[in-house]
Amino acid sequence: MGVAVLGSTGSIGVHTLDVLGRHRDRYRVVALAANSNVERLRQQCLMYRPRFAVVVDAAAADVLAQTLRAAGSGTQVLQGAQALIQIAAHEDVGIVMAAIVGAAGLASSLAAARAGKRILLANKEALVMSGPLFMQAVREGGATLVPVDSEHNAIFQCMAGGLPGSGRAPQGVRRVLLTASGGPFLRTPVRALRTVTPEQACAHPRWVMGRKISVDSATLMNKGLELIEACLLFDLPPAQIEIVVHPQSIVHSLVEYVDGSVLAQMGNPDMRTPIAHALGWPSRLASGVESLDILRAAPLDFEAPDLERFPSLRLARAVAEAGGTTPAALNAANEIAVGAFLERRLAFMDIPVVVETVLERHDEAAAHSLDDVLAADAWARREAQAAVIAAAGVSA
Ligand SMILES: NC(=O)C1=CN([C@@H]2O[C@H](COP(=O)(O)OP(=O)(O)OC[C@H]3O[C@@H](n4cnc5c(N)ncnc54)[C@H](OP(=O)(O)O)[C@@H]3O)[C@@H](O)[C@H]2O)C=CC1
Ligand SMILES: CC(=O)[C@@H](O)[C@H](O)COP(=O)(O)O
Ligand SMILES: [Mn+2]
Repeated sequence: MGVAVLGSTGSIGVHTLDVLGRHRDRYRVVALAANSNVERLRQQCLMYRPRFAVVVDAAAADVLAQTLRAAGSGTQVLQGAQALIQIAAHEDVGIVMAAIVGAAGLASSLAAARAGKRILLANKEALVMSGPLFMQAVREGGATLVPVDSEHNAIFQCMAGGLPGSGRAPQGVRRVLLTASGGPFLRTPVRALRTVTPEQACAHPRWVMGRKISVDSATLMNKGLELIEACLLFDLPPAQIEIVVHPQSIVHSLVEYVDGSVLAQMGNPDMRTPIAHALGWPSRLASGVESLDILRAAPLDFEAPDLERFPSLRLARAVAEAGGTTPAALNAANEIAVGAFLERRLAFMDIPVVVETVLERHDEAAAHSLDDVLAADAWARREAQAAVIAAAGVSA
């Protein structure tokens, strides 16, 4: 089966190639795609010999094409965001790993859905912003949507085969318990959060991930996005999903049924497990992940999240209830605020302040089409930029 890895140079992309490299008899890497990391893409092309490599950045694409030619590689280099869409729908591609970070992954993820591919979805922002429209594209395109996000993959495993978007939701679910590690600042005194740096925020205690999702984990906005993601994937109202802090990240989520049974999926915190599961489902594939040493992992702790410390959770739950274009506004405002924090233009504590400011100004509206979503996204980005400048002025 032919695989396209969109976002191959990122954390999920690298883990995906590690799993694919263990199963060269079953999977052929047809395409790799990234934004601008030429050196890593060059190495990946030489190792996996894809037919195509897509680079969004024009200058980077030229450099990659030259270096690959010089190395005698037969990989064809394509350039631009449109090429991502082309590859996601290409006839040689059966499986698309959607692992571009943020709204930049929306168009290609949707293209894969419309073309009826098997989509391994890591790019939660694309689903959050386009919501029911994305799920409609999956249904109408006849795509198979398998969650890669560790919690959603866990829930999927505990729901015994009710594929997202298939209309075959499992019967008898009472609630879902979505686990959160609590991130690097779970026990940091609140007054010390004012001065935390991007390096501290990106030092996740359990997972090594890209910078954007690492900051989201630190604010717990990651869990807020995941709440919305779970509602969409499993067709559940927000009230049926509870967030539980579990600092060890061994239990990746739980599903409780009406008879009182609670099923959990557990394992070492290593993304190769959900990636291998999503790739092979319904078969199981070896992933290279070590056996869980349950005695060393114990004790496993669970606690309620502190909504004062992590206001993002309260914001995201309200947005999940509102629906329409509000999740697109939330996601866009958060992307701008996190970017500003990573560039040291915004204090950590002001990330949710910027998001809340934008949400307060947002007029809730139905999302009838992708244009409605993209308009809300563009509007929220402008508002968030203004709110970042205002917040920086206040703290200066
Ligand atoms: N990392 C993890 O463990 C998990 C991640 N996820 C989700 O998976 C997605 C990827 O996360 P992660 O791998 O950590 O992120 P990284 O930042 O590590 O990687 C992002 C990837 O996206 C590419 N990219 C960035 N911008 C663009 C663009 N405009 N056009 C095309 N490609 C682009 C990057 O290319 P380049 O390197 O050239 O910049 C890179 O390949 C996110 O949505 C995240 O929320 C979900 C669960 C766990
Ligand atoms: C690995 C993964 O799926 C991440 O989304 C992870 O959940 C981050 O951890 P927390 O957001 O729980 O801190
Ligand atoms: Mn997750």
